Amino acid sequence: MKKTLDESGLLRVAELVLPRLPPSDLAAAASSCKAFGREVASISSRRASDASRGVESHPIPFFNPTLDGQPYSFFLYTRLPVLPSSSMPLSARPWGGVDQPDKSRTLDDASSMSAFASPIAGSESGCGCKDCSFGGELGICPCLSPEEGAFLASGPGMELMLECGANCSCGDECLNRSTQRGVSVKLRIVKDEKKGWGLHAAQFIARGQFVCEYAGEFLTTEEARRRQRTYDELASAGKLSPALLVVREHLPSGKACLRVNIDATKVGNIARFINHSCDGGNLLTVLVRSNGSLLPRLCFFAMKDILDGEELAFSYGVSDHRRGLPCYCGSPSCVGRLPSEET
Ligand SMILES: C[S@@+](CC[C@H](N)C(=O)[O-])C[C@H]1O[C@@H](n2cnc3c(N)ncnc32)[C@H](O)[C@@H]1O
Repeated sequence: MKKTLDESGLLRVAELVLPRLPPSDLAAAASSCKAFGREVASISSRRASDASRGVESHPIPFFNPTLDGQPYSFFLYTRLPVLPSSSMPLSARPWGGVDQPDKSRTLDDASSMSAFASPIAGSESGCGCKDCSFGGELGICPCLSPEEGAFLASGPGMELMLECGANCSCGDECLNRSTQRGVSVKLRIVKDEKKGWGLHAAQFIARGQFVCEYAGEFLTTEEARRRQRTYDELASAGKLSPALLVVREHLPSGKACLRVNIDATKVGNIARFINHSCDGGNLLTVLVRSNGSLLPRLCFFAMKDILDGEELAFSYGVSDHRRGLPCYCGSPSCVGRLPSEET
């Protein structure tokens, strides 16, 4: 017997399917019937209200959508770095549906972080603290270095910090895990006519405070070079805002020893919206190593006091005034071009 869907059945199917669609497919669905149009409008408004899909401690909304009619930017959210093999197709993750936010809209942190969080076999380092919440015998967490908050210099433009990790017996509340609890400051994503989306403070952020991690796909250099070539072509045609970041951890001698490639273009967190400033901006980039994990993570700390409403920025690298896309950072030291990564 042939069955047909009544309107409520059709809407139920739409509620399940539409949150999985990218903006272009949503727009097509919206124009097909009025009921879908209303559902698509609700999904868009929920997506615009929180880029983090409810997984960070505060919602991180998009502002100024009227500039080009796009109320939000579409990407897959991950709180932590992931390996490319664990990235699911964007369409497989619902975003903006009616149900309560949950982690099914993001990558599974636990499985995606194995290379970053697993104890290294045979390594004996790691603290033996059982409870850091009361701050050890002297009232100071024994895991923190005597120069609390000080970063260990690691070469030009890059700082290094050591945190407790998988080899330690302390828990999430440990004071020496400040970058491992996600974004704790209030932020918003604001559209600029020339630079596109940018990340702004939505509260005062004190100098030295942890702001966010740069989460995305952790790539081999070969894969990073392959993607960079494609991104460069799309970016120069104005079709993409790439967010592939390359950082180098230096030996004290100044020679590069480790190249870290993090691509937040399709899978990332809100750090993918941080724009470049030729004067270095207001964020300090720090490579954080957790005790017992193989790979470092890239984290941002406030380089100075940051006021509510101020745009967050850092230097993507060294600019060359002869190449790269136009830079609109507006700083007095602006070179006029964005740094372009030499692959
Ligand atoms: C990591 S993304 C930053 C977020 C991006 N604005 C967006 O809309 O998604 C890097 C891209 O942002 C743009 N961008 C960043 N800083 C800029 C600047 N100072 N001037 C012009 N464009 C900038 C460039 O398109 C660059 O490739």
